[in-house]
Amino acid sequence: MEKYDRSDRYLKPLDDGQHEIALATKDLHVSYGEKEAIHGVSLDFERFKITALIGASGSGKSTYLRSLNRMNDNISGTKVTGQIMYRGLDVNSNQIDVYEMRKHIGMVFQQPNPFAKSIYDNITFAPKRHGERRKQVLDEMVETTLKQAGLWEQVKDDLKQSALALSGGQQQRLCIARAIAMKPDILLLDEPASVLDPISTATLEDTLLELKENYTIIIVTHNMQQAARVSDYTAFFHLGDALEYDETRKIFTRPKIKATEDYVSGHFG
Ligand SMILES: Nc1ncnc2c1ncn2[C@@H]1O[C@H](COP(=O)(O)OP(=O)(O)OP(=O)(O)O)[C@@H](O)[C@H]1O
Repeated sequence: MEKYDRSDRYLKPLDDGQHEIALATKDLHVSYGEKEAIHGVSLDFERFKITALIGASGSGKSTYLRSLNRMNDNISGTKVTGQIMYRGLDVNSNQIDVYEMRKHIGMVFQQPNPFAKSIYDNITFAPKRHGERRKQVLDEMVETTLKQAGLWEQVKDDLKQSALALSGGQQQRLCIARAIAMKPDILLLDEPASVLDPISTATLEDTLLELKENYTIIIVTHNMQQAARVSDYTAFFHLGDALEYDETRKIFTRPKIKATEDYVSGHFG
């Protein structure tokens, strides 16, 4: 692998006079025990845009993404320092109610993980736990979220069937519907298409492009074509640093840093 210097970075700051910033990290460091995996990453995420996090395996994309809604709290020995600013609050502060925060910053994982319950119950589970009991509201929520996730037409006649009977692609769209049932502002997706076939992947990408009308989306992907197709901005991660961050078309056509160019043109990773 080529040598690189940590000073060799190009992180385009978003001017918050022109761009509404939904989420931002400032000097974010993440360590697992003694080992630091993220070395001070500062990025702004624009509202109602899709930002892709790309980079070779082990570069820290998932670690960074998981920090954004404190999923790393579940991994013992993990230490996160720096700020994660959301609506003037620091998500990383110990004053934050993590359970409440995750209603605003939702997550969809690499492996579809529906509950062993019906399609209907998967979507209504969290809203019911938060006190929503009105059948009409829950019914409407199921229909709206399944439509937004591009699954309604396929399942509307049998919402009581087990989610586990769905295909992998359908399960992943159900997980998106479940995540958006809580009406988050921000949706974090960790390689959501990695277990899907090309047709399911294309459908998922269409879904993401529709969802960005209402949601700010941050997606980790290994698939360069996918990043180029769906994202507005791209951050290139390398050995625990975000080395380059810019509009996606610039990252893919005129990257400023050689490591980015090598990665997006397939020279390594
Ligand atoms: N739970 C963990 N405990 C210890 N080290 C970890 C843990 N998770 C990740 N790491 C380490 O942190 C670094 C970054 O890993 P991470 O999974 O964030 O990278 P990534 O870019 O998402 O990789 P991939 O594309 O393979 O998922 C790696 O060196 C990895 O070994």
